[in-house]
Amino acid sequence: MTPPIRLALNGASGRMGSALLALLRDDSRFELVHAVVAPGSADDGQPVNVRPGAALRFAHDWAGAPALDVMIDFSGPAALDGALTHCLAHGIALVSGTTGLDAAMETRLAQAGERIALLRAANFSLGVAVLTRLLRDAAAALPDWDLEIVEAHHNRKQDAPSGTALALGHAAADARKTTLDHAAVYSREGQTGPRAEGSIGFAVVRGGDIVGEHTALLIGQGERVELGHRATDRSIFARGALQAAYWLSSRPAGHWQIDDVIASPP
Ligand SMILES: NC(=O)C1=CN([C@@H]2O[C@H](COP(=O)(O)OP(=O)(O)OC[C@H]3O[C@@H](n4cnc5c(N)ncnc54)[C@H](OP(=O)(O)O)[C@@H]3O)[C@@H](O)[C@H]2O)C=CC1
Ligand SMILES: O=C(O)C1=N[C@H](C(=O)O)C[C@H](O)C1
Repeated sequence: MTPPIRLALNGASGRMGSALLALLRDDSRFELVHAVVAPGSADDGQPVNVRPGAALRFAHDWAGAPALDVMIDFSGPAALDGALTHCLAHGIALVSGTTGLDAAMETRLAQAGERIALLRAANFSLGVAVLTRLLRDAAAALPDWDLEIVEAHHNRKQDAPSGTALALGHAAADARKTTLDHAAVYSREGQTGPRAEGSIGFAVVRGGDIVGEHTALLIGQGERVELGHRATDRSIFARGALQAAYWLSSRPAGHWQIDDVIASPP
C-alpha cells in the first residue's frame, strides 16, 4: 500500500480551508501534517480535528513544519508569499487558488514554476473548466458580438473582478487574438459614450452568501448568447483542489493547469 501524501494547508481556517478540512476527514489519500492560519488568529494553537486521534494544531507560520509532499493554498497575497518561500526552500509542490495577486507576486510565481511543481487555478470547479472552453469557442465564432462578463460573490470577498472572471476574459481575448490589457473595460460611470468596439466589459455584484456566479454575455443585433456557471457549495472547489494536489504530487517542476489534471486522471 502506498503511504498517504503529506499535505499542508495555507489559509486553513478560512472558508476554503474549512471546506478542505471537511473533505480531508474522509480522504485516505492524504495525511494533513501542517495547517497555517493568520498570525493572531483565534484558531492559532487550537486542535485541527481533521481525524479522531490526530494531534495536529493550527500554526501561524511555516517554521517547524514537518516534511511535506504538497501544499494547498487558499489564503491571500501576503500569506501566499510566505508559503511560496517555504515551498521553494524545500522543493514542495504547490496548488494555489488564491486570487487578487499583484504583478510582483505574479512574476514571483512565474519564476517559481521553474523550480517546483506549481498548479494555479482561479477556479477549481469542473463546470468552470467546461465554461471556459465553451466561451473560447463562442468568442471566436462570434468575433464581432459584444462580450460582457458578470460575476457575483459573497460580501466578504476581497478582490474584484473575481479571478475566474479575469480568467474567462483572458480566454475570450486570446480566442479573439487580443489581450485584456488592450480590450478590458473594468468600470463605467457618467458620460461613457458608446461602447468601444471589441472591448470586453466586466461587472461585479457583491452580497450575502453568494458562493460564486459567472455569466458571459455575447450580445449581437437581435439575439444574445448567455454562458454561465453557478456554484452553490464550496466543496466543489475543495474537491477539485484535492484532485489537483493528488495529481501534482507525482509531477516534476513546471507550470501545470487544471486542464492537465482533467486530461490525464491519476
Ligand atoms: N480557485 C478557486 O477555486 C477558489 C479561490 N478562492 C480564493 O481563495 C482565497 C481565499 O478565499 P476564502 O477561503 O474565501 O478566504 P478567507 O478569508 O475565508 O480565508 C483566508 C485564510 O487565509 C488566512 N490568512 C490571512 N492572512 C494570512 C497571513 N498573513 N498568513 C497566514 N494566513 C493568513 C486566514 O486566516 P484567519 O482566518 O485567521 O484570518 C484564512 O484562514 C481568495 O483569494 C479567493 O478568491 C476561493 C474559492 C475558490
Ligand atoms: O472568493 C471566492 O469566494 C471565490 N473566488 C474565486 C475567484 O475569485 O474567482 C473562485 C470562486 O468564484 C469563489
